[in-house]
Amino acid sequence: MISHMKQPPRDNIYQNRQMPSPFRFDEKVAAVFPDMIQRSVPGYEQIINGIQQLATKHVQNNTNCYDMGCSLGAASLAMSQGIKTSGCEVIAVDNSSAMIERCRLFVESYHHATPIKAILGDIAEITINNASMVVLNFTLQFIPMALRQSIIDKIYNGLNSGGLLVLSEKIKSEDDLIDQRLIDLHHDFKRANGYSELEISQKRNALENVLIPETISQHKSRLTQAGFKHSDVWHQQFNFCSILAIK
Ligand SMILES: Nc1ncnc2c1ncn2[C@@H]1O[C@H](C[S@+](CC[C@H]([NH3+])C(=O)[O-])CC(=O)[O-])[C@@H](O)[C@H]1O
Ligand SMILES: O=C(O)C(=O)Cc1ccccc1
Repeated sequence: MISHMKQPPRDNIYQNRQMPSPFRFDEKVAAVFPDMIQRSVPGYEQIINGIQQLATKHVQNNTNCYDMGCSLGAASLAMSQGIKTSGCEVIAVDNSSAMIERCRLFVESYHHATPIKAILGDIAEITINNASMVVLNFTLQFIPMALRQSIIDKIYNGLNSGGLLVLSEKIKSEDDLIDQRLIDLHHDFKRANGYSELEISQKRNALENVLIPETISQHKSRLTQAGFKHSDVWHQQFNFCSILAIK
């Protein structure tokens, strides 16, 4: 669906040498986001397709679905298009006004049956209730470490029994040598998608201390701590993975 967009504007944010500054989800990033995420995150499209499939199979009548850190709403749209039951609502939350404004336009430009409500807000503050599906698609990695457990706890408490959490993250390997190899493979992926060495290194610096990856076992421990009895990886490519947890 993202790939159906006619000529999404190209991400050339880091093409020219610039003063180092931390990565932010501002208007410049929002304007090129479909191209940026597609060319930067291995497996992004497969994960979005998996979210749609899971919504088709598991979203129950008259329940809520949440897309936390929705950016332009690709996962919201995938859930809405996947849902075959009635009386549901998809709640899409992001704390970047540039993203949320574009999210409203983006989702309304595609056919979808289940309504999507786009909210400007912090995922640490929103209420989750009567949920049959919650998606954190590459968002937890941007949340301060000290807040991560309480967000997962809140999701667990807001899910109905049998409800799903899809948690996608850039990850760190337990093994330093393997970690280095996964990072190399990711950089090869970016190079193959047209990013230059300068773009790769400037973005890497901008993401330092902004995107903080954890290991799969750290994520699984946090899920267990929240109460999830079931969780495992359902998708991984290089250092990008997606975990499915079931209440
Ligand atoms: N505290 C916060 N509260 C709300 N939103 C936040 C917060 N912190 C960061 N964000 C938002 O989380 C999103 C992360 S991008 C998600 C992609 C999307 N899920 C996708 O399926 O296309 C991932 C990436 O770019 O790697 C951004 O839009 C931030 O503004
Ligand atoms: O581009 C990268 O190196 C990433 O790790 C993924 C990413 C994608 C979009 C915004 C921020 C990080």
